[in-house]
Amino acid sequence: MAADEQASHVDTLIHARWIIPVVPGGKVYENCAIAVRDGKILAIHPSAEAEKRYRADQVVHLDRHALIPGLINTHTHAAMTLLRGYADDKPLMEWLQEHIWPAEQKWVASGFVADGTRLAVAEMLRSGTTTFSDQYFFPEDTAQVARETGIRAQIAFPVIDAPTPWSRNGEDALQKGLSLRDDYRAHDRLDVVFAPHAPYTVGDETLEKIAVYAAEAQIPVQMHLHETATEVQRALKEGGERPIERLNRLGLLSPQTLCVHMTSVEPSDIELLRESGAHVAHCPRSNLKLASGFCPASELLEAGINVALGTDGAASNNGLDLFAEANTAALLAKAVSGRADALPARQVLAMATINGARALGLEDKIGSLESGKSADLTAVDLGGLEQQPLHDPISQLIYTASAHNVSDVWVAGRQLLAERRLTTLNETELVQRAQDWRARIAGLSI
Ligand SMILES: CSC[C@H]1O[C@@H](n2cnc3c(O)ncnc32)[C@H](O)[C@@H]1O
Ligand SMILES: [Zn+2]
Repeated sequence: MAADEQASHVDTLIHARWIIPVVPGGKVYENCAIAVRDGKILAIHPSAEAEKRYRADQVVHLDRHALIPGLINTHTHAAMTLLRGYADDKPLMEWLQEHIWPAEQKWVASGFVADGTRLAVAEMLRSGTTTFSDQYFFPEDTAQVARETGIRAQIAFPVIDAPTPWSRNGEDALQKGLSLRDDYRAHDRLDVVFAPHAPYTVGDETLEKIAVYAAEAQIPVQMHLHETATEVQRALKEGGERPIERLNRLGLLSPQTLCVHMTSVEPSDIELLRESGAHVAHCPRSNLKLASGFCPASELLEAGINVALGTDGAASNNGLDLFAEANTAALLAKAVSGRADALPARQVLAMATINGARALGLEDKIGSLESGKSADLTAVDLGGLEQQPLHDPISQLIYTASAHNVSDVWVAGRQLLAERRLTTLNETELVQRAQDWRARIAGLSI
């Protein structure tokens, strides 16, 4: 830039040792800066040049950090943080039917969801997650917490053809959910989508209705699908078709559909996913803990299917840390396929970022560091002893880093984590509330 040219104004200029934009070609910028204006990414330039080009209200120096797109958790039940460790070491159906559903029947109400979601948002921000897609009762409370705290959220309202703590039946859930969708129609950080819970809790009529709404208004749909071999076998025995075949027959498999879990996958299932353009949320830690099975993530990606990452709820994980999820996904793929090159680090980083954005229908807005996209950013400190020596920052992010290395987080240009301190949440209060809930649930007086 010539000396007489005027520097232009930006809100924030962030200098980082590495900037990893997660774009095709896999470029990594070294000693560059990212300029943020009006919540959006303006440009990335070498640091020295950026200093001349921009006059910034705030300048941040991340000398030993990697700056990456904010991580995207494509499937969780945020409020279930309050049931973390409540029922461990059980298989899915025993865990749900004998422990989780009775506890939800007793405790889940508006206050539980607001408190549990606040705790979850704090944990997600402190582990570098800037967007989560949430499926839980009282989604209006989840939305309110996301509004207050500044995180980005996709609120996937739950539809079950039975009474739940939030809805009388499937139709009631649909009406409440659609009305919530209207409330957030113009919101920049929130969108409201369908979450029929699972093939074994939602009937054909309701699924067909959702398929029609979703197709008409291009609304994303997410659903637990093929979570266990038992689910698939039971569906075959009772209805003569695999759950994914049923979704296809009902018109529910499309590029707006996110199939959560997808263990017990056969070649015909892969063909249906590929043909329909549906996405998969891989939740390896929950699948491992509940002994649910393995999603063949590497095989699906090779077939051209978009696979993203989800933690599932903290009651089956038992955390919401996408760095742990990414590490587990990489290692599990190698173990299951017998191939050390299955899910290399770069591919897993894409699963946690751009693939997640694609799976949620938000690729135009988030998932990579490109001009015009929202400034949803995560800074990871790679300067510590456990990270040395550093040959490759992406290898370090997937195989060595953990939530504790996340230092700073921005969503839409607003800093929500600064040097590991939450800017919109009070940690002491969150811990106290969580302890109060544990006492209440354990039957102790508080
Ligand atoms: C309809 S709100 C969400 C509903 O789903 C339950 N849930 C949590 N984890 C899982 C899972 O892995 N598979 C199926 N259902 C799950 C949660 O407890 C709520 O009841
Ligand atoms: Zn789930």
